[in-house]
Amino acid sequence: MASGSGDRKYDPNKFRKYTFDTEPIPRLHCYHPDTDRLIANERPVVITDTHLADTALKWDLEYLAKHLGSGQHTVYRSKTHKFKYYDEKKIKNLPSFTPPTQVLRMTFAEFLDKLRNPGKDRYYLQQALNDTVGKQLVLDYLGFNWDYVNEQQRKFKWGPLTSNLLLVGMPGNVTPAHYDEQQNFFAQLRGYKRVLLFPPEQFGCLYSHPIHSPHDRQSQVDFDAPDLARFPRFREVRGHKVVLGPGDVLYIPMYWWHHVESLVDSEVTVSVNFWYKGGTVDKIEYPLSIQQKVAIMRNIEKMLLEALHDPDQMAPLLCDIVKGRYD
Ligand SMILES: CC[C@@H](CC(=O)C(=O)O)C(=O)O
Ligand SMILES: [Zn+2]
Repeated sequence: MASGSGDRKYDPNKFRKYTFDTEPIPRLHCYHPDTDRLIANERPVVITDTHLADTALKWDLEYLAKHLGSGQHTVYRSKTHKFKYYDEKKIKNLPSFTPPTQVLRMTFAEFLDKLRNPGKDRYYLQQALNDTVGKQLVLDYLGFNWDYVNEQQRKFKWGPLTSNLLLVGMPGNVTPAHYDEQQNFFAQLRGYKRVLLFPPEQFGCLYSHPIHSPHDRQSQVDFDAPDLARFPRFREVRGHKVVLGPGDVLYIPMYWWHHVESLVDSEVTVSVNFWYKGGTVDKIEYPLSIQQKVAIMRNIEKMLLEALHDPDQMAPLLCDIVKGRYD
């Protein structure tokens, strides 16, 4: 199955326009020598002809309704096109927090009803594949190209596969910019998604929420209406862009920011990702990588917060450390 190249059917004008420039992400055959080089250097690449999830290319709504099983699935409901992730366990840290979406649990049949009659709301099924799925789906899952992806995991010394998230989204749904602390092979199965990526070096331009926030790892910047007074360095972002079609696999490196959008006025999109724990380094080498620096920044923020027990004391203390001494 040609991976998302030949018969690509989408109107590029149907993706939302943003204020920053973007450059394309390389699209390379899985056996191209540069593919491994890019992954080894933790740079995004669309990998073609992996056949990674070819057995799932038939996962349209009818098939999923038949074989996803009668289990309950996590479905987010939003009043807007945005589905900004939040960690429910951290809501207690921020009493003023207002969840931007509702987390619902429903069967796939109920989800289909919502898709047919969404009213003013939008819905996004985001469910880790688990043992509640039907037998046929298990067979499809076992039919993934595990030789390929296990070889990648070994070659790049990644940690264990933690989950495969099944994503079934309405046209126009957006997952706003965030980074994950896992390596990710993102397989597009049905419909088209545009992914905008920003390297971890742009951490200072994307203003992630404080670490105690339920929106930890998510950008505070609303890409539809960026507040440049609050987030002036957002002017400096330079994105990488790719439109994924059925059969495409995008490597989203750990700590790379990504904003994911299902093509508007089009079909429901279906994707499945492969999240892997990052690998461990045998020996620390200097200068440290940007990924190591982001991990250190997160640890410093966590430690300081635990010591101070008060988020309001963070800024004055950090400013006293930096201002006039390191800047
Ligand atoms: C989790 C939702 C998102 C994908 C993503 O952020 C990831 O796989 O890390 C998307 O496809 O809307
Ligand atoms: Zn993500």
